[in-house]
Amino acid sequence: MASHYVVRTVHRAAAEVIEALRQAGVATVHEAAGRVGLLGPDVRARQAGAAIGGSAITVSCHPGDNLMIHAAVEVCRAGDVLVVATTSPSTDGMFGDLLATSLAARGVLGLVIDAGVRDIATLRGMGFPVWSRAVHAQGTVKASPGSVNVPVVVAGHLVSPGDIVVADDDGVLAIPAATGPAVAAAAAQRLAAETAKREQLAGGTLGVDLYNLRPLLESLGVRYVDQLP
Ligand SMILES: O=C([O-])CC(=O)C(=O)O
Ligand SMILES: [Mg+2]
Repeated sequence: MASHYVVRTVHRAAAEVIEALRQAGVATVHEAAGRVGLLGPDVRARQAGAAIGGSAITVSCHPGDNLMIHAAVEVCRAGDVLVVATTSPSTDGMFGDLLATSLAARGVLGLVIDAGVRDIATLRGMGFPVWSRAVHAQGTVKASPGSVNVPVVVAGHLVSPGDIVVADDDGVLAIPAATGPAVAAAAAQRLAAETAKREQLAGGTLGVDLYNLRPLLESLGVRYVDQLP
């Protein structure tokens, strides 16, 4: 029989590093990290305007079975993000407002799930943000073993317990906790550079001039004409 575990100890990143990455946002952190860490676009925000950063508590569930989500709640702490995968593809609604209420009571910031959620109106109303592959009312059972705090693959990306998870309207990103300080420093540099660029673009400077793209366009054979020849 396969081994299943609920691992209690998770090495989390420093709160100030996580907060800096949350404020920078998914797109900036993705760039600052070297274009790594993104989950695929099929796991997407189910509300507008939520932006969270936290430590991953990972869950591996049998499809159509949310037993291990219930088991995971106990090992969550304030500032965590629950990250759920299934061992084969599933869009069943394995998470809803009752589980969200339980997680919120422990200070969990949100859910990232490579499966379905339901009770979405209530989830939005209570302000518990979710990023999911589907919204589907399909009910699930509590019958099969799985694991908590083992590495899982979510929307094509490997997420390990304690990874820094940043999620907003652009999607979800997870990077190893140890890389957090360096990525936060690179993100701060990027944000400063973008502030300067934003001012120039607002003043009417064109991107082709700001980024010196005219020589590139010419070298690529792009010709400016008044009418098609
Ligand atoms: O109970 C379930 O199976 C999932 C759900 O709808 C909830 O958490 O509210
Ligand atoms: Mg429900």
